[in-house]
Amino acid sequence: MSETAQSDTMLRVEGVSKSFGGLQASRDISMSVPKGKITSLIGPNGAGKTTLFALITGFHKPDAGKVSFLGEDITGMAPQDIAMRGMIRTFQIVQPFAGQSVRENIAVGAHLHIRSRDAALAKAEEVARKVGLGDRLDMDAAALTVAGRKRLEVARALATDPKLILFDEVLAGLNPSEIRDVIPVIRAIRDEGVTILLIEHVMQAVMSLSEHTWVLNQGELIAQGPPAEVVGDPLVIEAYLGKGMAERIARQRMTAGGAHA
Ligand SMILES: Nc1ncnc2c1ncn2[C@@H]1O[C@H](COP(=O)(O)OP(=O)(O)OP(=O)(O)O)[C@@H](O)[C@H]1O
Repeated sequence: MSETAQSDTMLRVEGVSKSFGGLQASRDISMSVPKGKITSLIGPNGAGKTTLFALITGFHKPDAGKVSFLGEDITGMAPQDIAMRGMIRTFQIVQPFAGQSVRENIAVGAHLHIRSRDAALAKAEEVARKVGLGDRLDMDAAALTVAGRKRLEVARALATDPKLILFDEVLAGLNPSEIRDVIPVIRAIRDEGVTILLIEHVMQAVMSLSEHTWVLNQGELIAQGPPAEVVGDPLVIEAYLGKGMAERIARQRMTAGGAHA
């Protein structure tokens, strides 16, 4: 690997495996995330996406393999230590601290680096504006809608001043117009220089946001490449729709093409 290629890589996963009892949730996974880009991780339910996030961010310890962040081996480090280095993840289920305002909830993230309460609250306000929560700062966070809670989760992560954010399904549970509103927020975070790795089931978002996608199925990486190419990969189609589907779809296309000829 050349030095340039090495320094363009923010995150590198090499041969990572993890089992829970008899179930192998991650099997010899190797992947990388380039600096300054949005990369996506897709795969059917139970493929092992969230487990991989947990292995990368220190919430699980790999049975084998190595995770490097900005060239440093972080395998087995605690989540807090990884967050201090600039890598933060979000969670699928957002649990705001009830009885606390949106501002105070976001300030929790800011406290990773900022000790002063006033400075952390000021940082929270700045971040809230970026994610579209600027008008809800004084609201009880527990009263936020699903879409508001998702923005809160993004804001809390952003308030830690990360270099890399791992978004775990930030668009899940949102309606199409809410999704359309959040996509530019994610893009703006990348434009400010934060690298992003996202798990997403909303393919419209995967296609429009990410340049490169990795596909997991049953704990294994089965494909990678530009999203538009990956969705046509027979292995990916079969992972989502079942065995034999790729061939059936191809046959239907040929028949439809023939009918139009
Ligand atoms: N702590 C755990 N203990 C036991 N099994 C687990 C644990 N965490 C995950 N698993 C199992 O590992 C497999 C992968 O789960 P994971 O949540 O990583 O998949 P996923 O791709 O994120 O799924 P989804 O898209 O539904 O969120 C599943 O079979 C799950 O039941």
